[in-house]
Amino acid sequence: MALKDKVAIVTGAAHGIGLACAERFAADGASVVIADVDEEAGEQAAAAIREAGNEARFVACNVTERLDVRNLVTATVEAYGAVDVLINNAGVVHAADFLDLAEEDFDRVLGINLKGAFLAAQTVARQMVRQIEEGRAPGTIINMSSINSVFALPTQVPYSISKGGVSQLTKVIAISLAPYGIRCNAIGPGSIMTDMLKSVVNDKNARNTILSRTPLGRIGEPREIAGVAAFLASDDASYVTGQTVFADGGRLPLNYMVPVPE
Ligand SMILES: NC(=O)C1=CN([C@@H]2O[C@H](COP(=O)(O)OP(=O)(O)OC[C@H]3O[C@@H](n4cnc5c(N)ncnc54)[C@H](O)[C@@H]3O)[C@@H](O)[C@H]2O)C=CC1
Ligand SMILES: C[C@H](O)[C@@H]1OC(=O)[C@H](O)[C@@H]1O
Repeated sequence: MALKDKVAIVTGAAHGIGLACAERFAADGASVVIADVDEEAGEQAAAAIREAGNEARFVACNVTERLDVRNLVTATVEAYGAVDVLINNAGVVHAADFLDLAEEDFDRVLGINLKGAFLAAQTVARQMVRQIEEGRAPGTIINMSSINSVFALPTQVPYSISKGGVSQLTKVIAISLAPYGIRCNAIGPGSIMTDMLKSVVNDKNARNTILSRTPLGRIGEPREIAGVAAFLASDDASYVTGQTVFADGGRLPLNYMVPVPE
């Protein structure tokens, strides 16, 4: 199996895209640590993966808390001996017009989506460097960006900013860690059917607006993002670093529209 003997941490993996990544990585042979603030769902997710005959465990972790992140890495190494892959997936969205946006909402979204990704990447990278010095192969970091890293949504101001930052964070990490052979890439999903999407796309008009800009004509599934993550974590991506790989159905800029059948 492609990820046999690998150890992967997936943040925000109690639900949605992160859960799909955890399930896929475990099915591909990795030992997976599910890190999330939702302890009940996280434990359930890890148990379900184990019941399917694969290896997973849950560690409670708020990615905005450096001590939580340090504990996450320590617990992973104690359980499985190393960290080979980090998927920085934890994230939240907030919808408000620019003029109405509250400072605390700006700070909360940037704290989770961008600073949380930084804290986890830095902590894991320090562990990866130690592992390389001990003779283990270099690991890889995968950040969850978004189409909103390039297509700014005026109703999702901190979200759009945070994802633009995640793509830039990916580039600076890739350059910084290239001397160690550690690769860092991002995935830029389009609209993917998860609780997050449902929280902001809650009527037919909103859904049709998305579909009008999506040539493939449908909203994506979490497993379709997990497949991109599996590629980026594999040796097939050995010469790929610093990239944001978009998986968005061919998403078009705001001023392009495709007909949506009634
Ligand atoms: N659903 C979509 O259409 C798209 C999602 N994304 C990104 O994919 C990632 C996952 O999104 P979804 O699965 O849709 O969301 P989701 O809301 O279904 O799952 C997000 C998970 O992150 C966890 N989480 C939230 N704050 C956390 C924190 N401080 N520390 C640790 N875990 C935390 C939540 O408990 C939840 O399990 C996010 O980074 C999101 O921005 C990107 C593009 C499209
Ligand atoms: C919640 C967002 O609107 C969702 O997440 C993204 O990054 C895409 O823009 C989706 O629409």
